[in-house]
Amino acid sequence: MSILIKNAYIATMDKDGTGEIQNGFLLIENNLISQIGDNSNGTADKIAADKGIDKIIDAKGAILMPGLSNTHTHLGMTLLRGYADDMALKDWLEAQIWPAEANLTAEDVYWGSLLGCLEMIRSGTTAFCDMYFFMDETAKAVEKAGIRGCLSYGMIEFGDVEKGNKEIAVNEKLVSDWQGKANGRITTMFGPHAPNTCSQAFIARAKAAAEKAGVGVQIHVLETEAELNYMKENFDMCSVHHLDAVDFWNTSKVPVIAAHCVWMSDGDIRLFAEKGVTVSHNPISNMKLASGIAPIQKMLDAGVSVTLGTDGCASNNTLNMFEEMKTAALLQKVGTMSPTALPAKAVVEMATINGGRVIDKQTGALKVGNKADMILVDTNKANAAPIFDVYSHLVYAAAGSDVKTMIVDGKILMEDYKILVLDEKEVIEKANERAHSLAARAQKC
Ligand SMILES: CSC[C@H]1O[C@@H](n2cnc3c(O)ncnc32)[C@H](O)[C@@H]1O
Ligand SMILES: [Zn+2]
Repeated sequence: MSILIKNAYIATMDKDGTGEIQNGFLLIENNLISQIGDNSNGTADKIAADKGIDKIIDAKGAILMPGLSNTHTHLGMTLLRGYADDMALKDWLEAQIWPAEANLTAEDVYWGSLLGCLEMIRSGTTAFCDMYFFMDETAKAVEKAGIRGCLSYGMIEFGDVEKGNKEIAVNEKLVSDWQGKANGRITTMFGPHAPNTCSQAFIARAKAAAEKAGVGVQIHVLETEAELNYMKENFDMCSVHHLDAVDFWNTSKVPVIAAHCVWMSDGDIRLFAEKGVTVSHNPISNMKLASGIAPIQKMLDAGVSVTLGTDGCASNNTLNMFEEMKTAALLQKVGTMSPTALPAKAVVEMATINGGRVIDKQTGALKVGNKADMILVDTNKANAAPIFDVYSHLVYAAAGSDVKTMIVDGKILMEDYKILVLDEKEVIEKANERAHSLAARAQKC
């Protein structure tokens, strides 16, 4: 299958190569980008005349860019959108979310995950990194929806060795069943939940299991001041140093993603930069749960690779990365009281190249040899006139609903706003049904 996109304004996000192309073309052959360049001399039409192209997309009036990568989600939790709002993390988890999750079934997670995939396709996210329960169901949803997912089983052991053994076995099975499936769109990681819900020994075991399997690991870390205080009281050090003592942050063998990182000290930031840890910044969830403001500009200045995530739908309450980009930029400015903090282009890099490469090294930028994961953002819209700077537009003015076309792994998932891979009505109906049934089982209503 070959797809030729022509007449697009291309934001390649390729840090080492081409930046933006005013009137560009891009050729996809099978699942890879095979050519990209300037189209002002009609190169695209010459290619079309020379080669038998299966599909030509005229992208006049649209921005062609890499798909967005959401590096921290709990996709099955999409069913719990709006289930419990306006609470602090500990109370929210213990009084509302965990009791509801105790009633989750595989079918709930399947439809919740499909709903999440649908929302991500509609708002420009081509890849995500997940941690949750019943992950076979999320994998099936990803397989069906056509997007890219890096899946981990969320493990909580609270120091119980027996429970820990079972948790590791479940995550190992996920890795052996799904790693590389769906033509490599599905990859896996290990997901120890957090330093205050898992023992140091268990987290070290999870890391060793990840290294043995050759897959990455992701964890929540320093999300709240309560976590920082708990770690100091119990271990006399913060979560970052507590895990450094077992070499958890060593990324020489596999990638490590740390979600949230709100309460990081300057020393923690230096350590993450030295070790090559990838941070997933979740500004909306951090604001909604009043967890705090992560020192993102400091992390970038120190050379940390920072990416963007939404967190689950119960603490956001969407999976919309355009909202996340705008919030990230605004929050850093108000947090540092500096309007130059986190400029627009840096935010788009976080959501594309930085996030993409931790999920799959061949994604995140539009360049020859990379996998064909990309979106077209419609600029024939009132909120898109005028555009002086493409990154300013994408971060401050564009909306998720401006995404008109999505291609993942060389396959068109949405074209001109029409979803081609899922029955949208069915997914919404089933997810609503499962959500209300779950709430009834959890005696919410
Ligand atoms: C063990 S699977 C994931 C687990 O994490 C819970 N969760 C959702 N959002 C957050 C968050 O912001 N911080 C910590 N834990 C979170 C989710 O409900 C699952 O129980
Ligand atoms: Zn989370």
